[in-house]
Amino acid sequence: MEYKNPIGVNINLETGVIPGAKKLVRRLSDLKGYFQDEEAYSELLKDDPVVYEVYAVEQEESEGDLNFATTVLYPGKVGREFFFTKGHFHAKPDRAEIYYGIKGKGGMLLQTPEGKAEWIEMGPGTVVYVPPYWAHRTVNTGNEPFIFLAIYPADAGHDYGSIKEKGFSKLVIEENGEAKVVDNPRWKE
Ligand SMILES: O=P(O)(O)OC[C@H]1O[C@](O)(CO)[C@@H](O)[C@@H]1O
Ligand SMILES: [Fe+2]
Repeated sequence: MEYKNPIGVNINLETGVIPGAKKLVRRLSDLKGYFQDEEAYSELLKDDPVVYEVYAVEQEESEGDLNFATTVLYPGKVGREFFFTKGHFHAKPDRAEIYYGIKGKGGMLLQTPEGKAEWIEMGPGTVVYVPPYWAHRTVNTGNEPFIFLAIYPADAGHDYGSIKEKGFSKLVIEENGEAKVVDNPRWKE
């Protein structure tokens, strides 16, 4: 039997960087069609800001193994909608996931395949359990980077399709300086 080597790394709790991890950058242009306000999107696209960065330590796809990744989700808005991650179901939809809040302020939108949504506020120290079958998207509702760790099965995979097409049934917007979760007017089951 060949055994894999254990890994121990220190996450930089200020920057979210995991030394030696694979870095992925998602700019606003990677999120075309995701935000409601298309005019505000086009305007902001001139600068094409980085919306989030992921530092991932991933294994080859195999049952029983685990991946982990930090995400640095920058503060910002497109119109009234706060910056968010794309959001996804798992390609193996019954795979669960754990998130842990490190820095900043935000939350997670979760949604069943039928469109039932839940919002969970997150800050440093918050643990979120994402049950099997729930899509998940994180949102930065603060003024500084929102940094968190995700731990997920190595064979979970990402299914971006239906979220990209239909979005979530709820939106997280700013209203009078506060984050508010409202119905998505464009949502259709
Ligand atoms: O994959 P998305 O929806 O862009 O969100 C990024 C974050 O979610 C994960 O895919 C884990 O669910 C990580 O790679 C990363 O932490
Ligand atoms: Fe996930």
